[in-house]
Amino acid sequence: MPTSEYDGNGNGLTRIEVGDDEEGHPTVKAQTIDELHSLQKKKSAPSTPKGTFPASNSVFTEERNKQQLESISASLASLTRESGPKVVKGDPAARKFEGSRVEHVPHQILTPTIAVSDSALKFTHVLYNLSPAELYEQAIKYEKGSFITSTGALATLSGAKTGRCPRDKRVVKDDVTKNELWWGKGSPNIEMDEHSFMVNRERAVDYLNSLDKVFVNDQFLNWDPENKIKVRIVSARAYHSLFMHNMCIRPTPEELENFGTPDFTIYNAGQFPCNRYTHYMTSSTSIDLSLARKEMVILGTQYAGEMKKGLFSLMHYLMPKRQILSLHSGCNMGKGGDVALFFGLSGTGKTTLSTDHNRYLIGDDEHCWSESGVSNIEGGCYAKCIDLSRENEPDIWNAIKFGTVLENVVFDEHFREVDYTDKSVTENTRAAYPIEYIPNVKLPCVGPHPKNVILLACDAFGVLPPVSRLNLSQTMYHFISGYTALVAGTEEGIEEPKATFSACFGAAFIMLHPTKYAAMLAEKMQNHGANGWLVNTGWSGGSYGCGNRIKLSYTRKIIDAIHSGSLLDAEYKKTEIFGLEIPNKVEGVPSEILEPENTWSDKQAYKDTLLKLAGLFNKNFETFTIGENNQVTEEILAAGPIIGDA
Ligand SMILES: Nc1ncnc2c1ncn2[C@@H]1O[C@H](COP(=O)(O)OP(=O)(O)OP(=O)(O)O)[C@@H](O)[C@H]1O
Ligand SMILES: O=C([O-])CC(=O)C(=O)O
Ligand SMILES: [Ca+2]
Ligand SMILES: [Mn+2]
Repeated sequence: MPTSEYDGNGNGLTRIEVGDDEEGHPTVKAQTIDELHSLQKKKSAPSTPKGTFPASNSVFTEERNKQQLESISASLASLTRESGPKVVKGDPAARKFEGSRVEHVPHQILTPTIAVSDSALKFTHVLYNLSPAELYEQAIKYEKGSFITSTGALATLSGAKTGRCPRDKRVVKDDVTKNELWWGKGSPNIEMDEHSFMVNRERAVDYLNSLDKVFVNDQFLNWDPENKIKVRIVSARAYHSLFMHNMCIRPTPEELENFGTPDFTIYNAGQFPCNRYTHYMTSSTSIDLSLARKEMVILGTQYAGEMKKGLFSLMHYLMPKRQILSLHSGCNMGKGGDVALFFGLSGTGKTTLSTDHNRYLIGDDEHCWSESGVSNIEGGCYAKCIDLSRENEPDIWNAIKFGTVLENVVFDEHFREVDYTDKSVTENTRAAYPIEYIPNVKLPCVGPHPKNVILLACDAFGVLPPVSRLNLSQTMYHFISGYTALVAGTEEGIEEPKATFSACFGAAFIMLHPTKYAAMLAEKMQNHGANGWLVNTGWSGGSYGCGNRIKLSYTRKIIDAIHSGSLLDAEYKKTEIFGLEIPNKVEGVPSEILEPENTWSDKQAYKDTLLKLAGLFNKNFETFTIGENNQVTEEILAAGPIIGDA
């Protein structure tokens, strides 16, 4: 092609030719813009996993695709109308490339019945296991409040709800579950009947089918290959799909091809409320679990944590049936193979302390302990972001990059730099990232039997020691109690700390009576010689308002001493009332803070606060010792605080 702008005749512009130019510079091989765009994308597997896609026989692929669509159609079927919706794979917006190489409406399922309702005339477009990049585009194009932050994370808003709604979590009570599950006082399982579940299910399915498109994720739970659970998540938002992509275990292309029928399905219609006229409904939110149908329905909340913790509830039912203990705990492993579990309620430090640069991360929140050791249930982590700093939590800081979902954070509108101190949307800001984003992850996320069981409590009363050694009965007592005390509201002046007791450090997720899990934990700890510890990650030097939260660097030193075994060599002294054994020294921690009384200037206030907390512990424990729920041994009872007559 001539270098001159003009053609050989000296007038007019040269025409762009297709193919190589005369100097061998390649030019575009397209006749139209659409065609050009169609060249941009190479064909790939309709899934996200890493690794190479096996060359498969196209007839088989066609057949598998058909089966996959039939399965999705069955998932989305109304149970009262025609057999299932017409589903097609792919973004409806991609239709505009008609005639080009871009695949549009590649496969579809047509319901064979005669359409008797308008909903049967419509296609449901399914965006199946999209990649993070595709989900980013969907979120940014279609979901208000979705932005790319300066480090590449996807900032999203979860809507009106920025935390879970435990009072709206219902479980179908039927002939089986009425005997199997924990019901009544203290139980998280609020009952509903099967019919009401079906009403909500139909509402969710109709809502989802009324949309232009839905997202479907097929993924796994549990890294233990023998106890892997296949889950399908049907949702309306790219935010939800990317969140679950990060949080559940991502299938390989081969695993996805052979996925088959899921063991459990979530219908997340969170933008749509439940119907207040439906029996049992007490608000416009309902998160409903049917163990018989192996389904969960979400109406009236877009907070993605409901899906994560809904599946965790399911595991708290399924695993104990197989003699496997499910745990609300973080888990990591030292270079020498020593495993530690970190139990604790929300905000006590499971994610922060299990993410330890000197140890391998197995998981930050949900685990199983079976005969063969521990396994993570999830494929990702869910970290609190409030006041996050690079200095204190470098590995979590660095994990907030492309692919990570950042919920409800505030950022600079131009540079998109996140201000982690900003609580304008909520204090519960969160980052959800795939576990491989932590550099020293243990893959696969399994490990041997734990050596240390660390119970975390954020004691805003400031009376529990920063660390104490527990015997087995004390470990059980504190496990069943599940204590923490966070500060209720941090904005308006100083507020009283509020004690929270949540059995097994996760009453919101357990399905059976707490003593069932406690008995399993005791047996496992005894069989494998695990040591119990209570670590206060909360206040020191006074209650909230007076004292300060224990420095994270001190807590890390305490945890280091537990891991290394050096803390076992310290001298111990028993405290009054709680009878906790506290060490005289921990390397790197000022010895005077190890005994809380030392750090309080007002000794009487310390004593009063200690007695007050002991009273709250005792009162809470009555739930487990009185009436038909009395399944606690004398030994465990005696391991609680003893308030003398003085
Ligand atoms: N001494 C301390 N030990 C642990 N965490 C601390 C300490 N001081 C402050 N923190 C902060 O407390 C928070 C602990 O939150 P983390 O995400 O670890 O909670 P979690 O137990 O994983 O809860 P959830 O189950 O809700 O995810 C973090 O924001 C951390 O920075
Ligand atoms: O579920 C959530 O929203 C966060 C979490 O991990 C918990 O509360 O334990
Ligand atoms: Ca966490
Ligand atoms: Mn949690």
